[in-house]
Amino acid sequence: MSPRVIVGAAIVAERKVLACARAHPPELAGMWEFPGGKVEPGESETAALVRECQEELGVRIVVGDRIGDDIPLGHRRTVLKIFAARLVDGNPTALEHAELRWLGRDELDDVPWLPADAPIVVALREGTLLE
Ligand SMILES: Nc1nc2c([nH]c(=O)n2[C@H]2C[C@H](O)[C@@H](COP(=O)(O)OP(=O)(O)OP(=O)(O)O)O2)c(=O)[nH]1
Repeated sequence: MSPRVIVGAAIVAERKVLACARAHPPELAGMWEFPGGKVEPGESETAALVRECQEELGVRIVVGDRIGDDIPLGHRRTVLKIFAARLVDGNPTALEHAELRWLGRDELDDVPWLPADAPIVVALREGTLLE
C-alpha cells in the first residue's frame, strides 16, 4: 500500500507566510500548521490543497513549488508534503482554525509549530520565498 499523503500550503503574500493555529484535536490544539489535510482517494495533491484551503480559509489558491522533502509523520505510513501557494481570491478566515497569523521571515519562531513542520520553517527562513 502506498503511504497516505497529507498536503499543506505555505501561502505567501507580501513576503509573509500564513500560519494557522489548530483548534482540535485537544492534543494538537494551539499548535501551528500550514493549512491542508488528507488527500482523498483519486484526488490529486494539488486538488486536495485547493479544496482544503477553500474549506478551512474560504480562499482560492494556486499551488506552486514543493518546499522541502516528504516528511514522515510517524503514524500509519503517512507523509506530509508542503507546497508554496499564493492567494487568487478571498481573504483567509479562520473557519476551522483557532487563529491565523501572517509571519515574516524574522517572525517564524513566534508560534509553536507542529514538530513535523520544523524543516519547512527552516527552509522558509533560509529560502527566497519570504525575501
Ligand atoms: N494540515 C496540516 N497537517 C499537519 C501539518 N503538520 C503536521 O504534522 N500535520 C498533521 C496533523 C494531523 O495529524 C495531520 C492532518 O490531519 P487533519 O486532521 O488536519 O486532516 P484533514 O483535515 O484531512 O482531516 P479530517 O478532519 O478531514 O479527517 O497532519 C501541517 O503543517 N499542516
